[in-house]
Amino acid sequence: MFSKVLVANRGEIAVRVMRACKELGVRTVAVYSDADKHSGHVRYADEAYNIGPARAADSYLDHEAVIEAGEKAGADAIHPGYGFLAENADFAAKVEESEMTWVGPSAAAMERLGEKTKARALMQEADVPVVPGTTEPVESADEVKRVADEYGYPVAIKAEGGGGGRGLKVVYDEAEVEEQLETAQREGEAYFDNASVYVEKYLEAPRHIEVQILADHHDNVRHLGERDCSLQRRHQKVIEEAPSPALGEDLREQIGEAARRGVDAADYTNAGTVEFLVEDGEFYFMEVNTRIQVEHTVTEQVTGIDVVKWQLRVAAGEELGFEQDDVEIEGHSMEFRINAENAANNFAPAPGGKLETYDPPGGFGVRLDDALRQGDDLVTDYDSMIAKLIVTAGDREECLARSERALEEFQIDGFHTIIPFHRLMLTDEKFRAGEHTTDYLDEELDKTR
Ligand SMILES: Nc1ncc2cc(-c3cccc4ccccc34)c(N3CC[C@@H](N)C3)nc2n1
Ligand SMILES: [Ca+2]
Repeated sequence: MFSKVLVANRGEIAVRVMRACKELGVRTVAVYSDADKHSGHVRYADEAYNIGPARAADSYLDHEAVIEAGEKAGADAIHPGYGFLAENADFAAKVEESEMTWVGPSAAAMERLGEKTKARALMQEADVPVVPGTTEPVESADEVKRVADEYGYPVAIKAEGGGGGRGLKVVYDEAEVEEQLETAQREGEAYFDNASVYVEKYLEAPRHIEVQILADHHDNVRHLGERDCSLQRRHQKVIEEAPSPALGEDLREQIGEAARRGVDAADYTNAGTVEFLVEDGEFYFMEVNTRIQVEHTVTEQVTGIDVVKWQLRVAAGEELGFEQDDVEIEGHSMEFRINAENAANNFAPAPGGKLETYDPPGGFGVRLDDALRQGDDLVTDYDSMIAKLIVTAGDREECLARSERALEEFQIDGFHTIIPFHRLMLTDEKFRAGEHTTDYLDEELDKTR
C-alpha cells in the first residue's frame, strides 16, 4: 500500500479520498489554488501545496503544477477525484510515466472506453445492447438521415468528446438535419477540440441507470449494482438513488451482468461506471465514465463496500477481496446534492457569501460528505456543489421519510442553497412513486417559468 497519496482535487471529493487514505494508514497531500487557501480539504490534509491562481486552467488543470507538487511531496500516487483531470488520458499517461502511480484506469483504457463510438463498438462485441445508431463518427447529413430512416425521428447527434449532455443535439425531422449536424460538429470542435459526431435513435422518456464497476489487475471485474440518476435538471444530476425503483430483479441482474461483461472485454482496471438508458423494459448502453462519480456514495451505502478504498488498493496492486456473489444490495439510499444556488431564481449560483450558519443533520442513516465548517467563505470559482446529503434506510418509503426529516434539520444561512427545492421534490407524487423520467424535471420547471 502507498505511504503517501496526493489528491488532485478540492472540496468534498478531496476530503472523501483523504478519509479513505487515513483509514488505510496513508498520509495525504492536498493541492490548492489561491482561492482555496482556507478551504476544508487543505485543513484536512497532512500537507498542502499551492499550485497556482484561482483560474482552474492555471491550477487544478495544470498537469505540470500537479505533478511537481507530487514530486516535491514525495507522493507515491495521485488520485484525481472527479472533474478536473480525472478523465484526462494525457495527464494519466504523464503520471504513469512519473515515479507516481495513477489511481484510476490506464490512459489506454480511458481512450478505449472514454471514446464513445469505440466504447459502443466494444460493447456490441461483448453482446451488450447499445442505443441503436452508428458506432463510427458520421460526416454527412445523408448518414444521419439513414439512421433516422431506419429507426425513426427523433435522433440524437452527439459529439464524440461530449458528455453530461453537452454536445447533444436532438433532431425531430429531416429538415433540421443539415443545420443540427453543422452545429454539433462546430460545438464539438469548439468545446471538446473534437469535431467527430455520431448518431443514435433518441429515446424520449428514458430512465438514466448506471452501474458501478470495480476491476483489479488480476482479471477480477465486479459490478456493485445500479444507481438511478433520472432526476436531472439541464443534464445536472440533482437526486440520485440506489437501487433503482424502475428495475425489477430480472432487468437488474441483466444490466449488472451486461456492464460487468462489457468492462471485462475492455481490459479495464479500477473504478468505472457504465451508463444505460432504460425504456419500456429494455436497456441500452450509452457511455462509460472512467472515474469515480459524485454519486458513488449511494452504492457504498447499499452494498457496504468502500469504493474509494478499493480504488487505492487496486492501484497498489491488490486483488478485489470479494466475489460477485458476495455483492448484496441492502436497503435504499438517496443522495441530495447541496448546491449553492437559488432554485427560486432559476438555480442562479450564489454570488458568494459566508457560511453564517452550518448546522447539518445527523441521526440514523444520515451521511454528510462535505469540506465545510461554519464561518467558511463560499468559494465560487469552481462548481456550485458544496456538500452531499446521503440518506439510507431499510426501503424506499422509509428513505423518503428519513430524507424529509434530515433536510428539515439542515440549517444553512449566509447564501441560498437548493435545500428548499429538495424538500419540495420530496412532496412530488411522481418522484415519490419513482415514476419520473429524465425529461420530467425540465418539463415541470419549464411550466413554472
Ligand atoms: N439516444 C439518446 N436518447 C436519449 C438520451 C437521453 C439522455 C439524457 C439522460 C439523462 C438526462 C437527460 C436530460 C435531458 C436530455 C437528455 C438526457 C442522454 N444523455 C447524454 C448525456 C447524458 N448525460 C444524458 N442521451 C440520450 N441519448
Ligand atoms: Ca457521462
